[in-house]
Amino acid sequence: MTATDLRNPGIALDASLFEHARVNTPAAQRRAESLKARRSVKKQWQAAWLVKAITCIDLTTLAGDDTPQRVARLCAKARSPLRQDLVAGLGLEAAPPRVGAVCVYPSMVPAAVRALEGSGIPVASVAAGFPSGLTPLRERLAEIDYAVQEGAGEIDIVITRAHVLSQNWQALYEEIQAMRARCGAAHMKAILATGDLKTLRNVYQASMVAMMAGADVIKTSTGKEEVNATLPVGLVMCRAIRDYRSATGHDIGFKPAGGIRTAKDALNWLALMNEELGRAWLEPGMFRIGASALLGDIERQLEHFVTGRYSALHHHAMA
Ligand SMILES: O=C[C@H](O)COP(=O)(O)O
Repeated sequence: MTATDLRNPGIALDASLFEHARVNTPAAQRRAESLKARRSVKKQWQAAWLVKAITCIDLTTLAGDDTPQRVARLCAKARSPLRQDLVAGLGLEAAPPRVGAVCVYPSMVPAAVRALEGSGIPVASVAAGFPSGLTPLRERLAEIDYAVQEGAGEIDIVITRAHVLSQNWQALYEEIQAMRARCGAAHMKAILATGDLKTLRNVYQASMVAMMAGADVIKTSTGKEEVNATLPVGLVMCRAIRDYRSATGHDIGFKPAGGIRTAKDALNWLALMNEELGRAWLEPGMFRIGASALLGDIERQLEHFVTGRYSALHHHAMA
């Protein structure tokens, strides 16, 4: 996201906008399957879509053994996500692609800010008790303060899943609103951890509450749940974004994350965005893919497009 992007001011909690919502789960699954079954774009069109996908990646490292050195290497990759020969082969020297953001744990924000200085690439920090959200609210808010003070331009918060499972929308709304206030000028992405929410109806309702509370982006998963980003969940969240837009006039971003590893996955997500929300959601201001390993496969496919040869994945190391 850039400083010029519109922010979501949120609205008062209005349960009438979501409490009667029904989700037809088999229909959502069929729609998601139809995206996967479709013949994907080929040749130069596929290469163009994959370059677009690169610009929407939140290049992520969220591992227990992260170090400032690993984060610095990842940031170098974020600045130059494609090898120079591939950039030249694709004719992109005038405007080489860069990723949407680098996403790290709060204690890695200073290293990422240093490594990305002058690049214009924002640092995104997970916060608020990532991944479970089960530390006391005071500590979760303090974590947001820390990440913002250290220079994170985007904050990926996690919600209390129990508020959704007990349908306590007031508590969920107040928690997210408090987090949004602590983000200040930083964009806030609300991670719903959809794999923990049991039903697509819960996913829809939690999406609506998060947007009402001021989330600039709704995000599927932490990458640590048993089930992470799936297309049926993405479809339901896109429909919620559409409904919120028609109720309020505000456009909210979307970020699938967790388990997105192949170029084909990225193409499916881009197709979903294009068909459900339109061209504006094919830009990094409105759409991100949270992924630690996706870029390697995209680079490999683009290498095949440029040279006619596939290389092993380990030739495209991330950090
Ligand atoms: O927010 C991003 C996710 O944690 C990345 O998950 P991944 O490692 O499965 O790509």
